[in-house]
Amino acid sequence: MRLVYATRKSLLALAQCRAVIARLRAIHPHVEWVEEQVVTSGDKIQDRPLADIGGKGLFVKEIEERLLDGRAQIAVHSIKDVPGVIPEGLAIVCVPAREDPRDALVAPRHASLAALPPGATVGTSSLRRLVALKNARPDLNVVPMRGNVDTRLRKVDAGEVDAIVLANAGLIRLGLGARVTELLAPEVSLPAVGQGALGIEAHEGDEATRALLAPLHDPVTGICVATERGVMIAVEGDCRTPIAAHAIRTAEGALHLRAFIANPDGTHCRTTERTIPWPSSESEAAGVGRDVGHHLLAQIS
Ligand SMILES: NCc1[nH]cc(CCC(=O)O)c1CC(=O)O
Repeated sequence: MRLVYATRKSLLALAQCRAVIARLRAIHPHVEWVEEQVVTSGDKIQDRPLADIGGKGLFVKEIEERLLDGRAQIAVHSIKDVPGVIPEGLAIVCVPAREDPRDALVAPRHASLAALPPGATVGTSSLRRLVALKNARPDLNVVPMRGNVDTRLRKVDAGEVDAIVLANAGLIRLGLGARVTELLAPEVSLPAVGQGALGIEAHEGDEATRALLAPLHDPVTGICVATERGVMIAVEGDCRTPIAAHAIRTAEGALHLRAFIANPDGTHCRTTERTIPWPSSESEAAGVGRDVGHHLLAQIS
């Protein structure tokens, strides 16, 4: 059996999909795993904010085309980059155990967020991170910065900005965990929907592929990610609306969800928390998330 996996070419995309494929290869040594690298429009257009060019879906569009026309059978995504609505016929069929979901401050010449000098510049194009930074430190000068993780690290090292904020999960997967200056608590910067988790996309009805992937699925992460994505779907996943959601399974076995939205310029924001019995399915979890998302939307508009 031959199975083609489509991936973006960024260092992070390659590192994370190859780590997944290495696990699959160990479980299924008889399968021939073939890598197909794809340049997405999100990768091609680097000079404009994502919200202006069509949103994060641009990182998955060309990959999904390969799944749909059969040139590839699976794709490993950062679930954070996958829009709420997935093309007809495709599905996220496997969600492996989550890496640390927190945001990380990388400030090579400073000790912490609190220790940045007044008016320090922080590079991020994420509205969610901008609102979190401004809440913690209204004096900071937040400047737009896109680009892959490695590009952004080069810019902060070169002194273009004093600090950047990245997902800790991406740094860990790149072997760059030592670059973190400070991990930001969810109370300071609530993680993006799905941050730190991967999602493997395939044809919904491709039972053979689903069976191959099943050993990697982590049901707890699956429920948490479904809940968070429910919040995003309720808020329409408009990338001009800063949104964050983070779900965990508590020590008592309950689902705890914290969610946040702001208006597009970040001047009004709302956070809410809910603890409920552990959902019995991902669709039930998604319903909980949508409910919280609608509730937040009603408060902000
Ligand atoms: N938007 C790009 C992106 N998509 C996923 C990750 C990190 C890995 C993850 O969240 O799983 C990143 C980089 C970042 O936010 O620093």
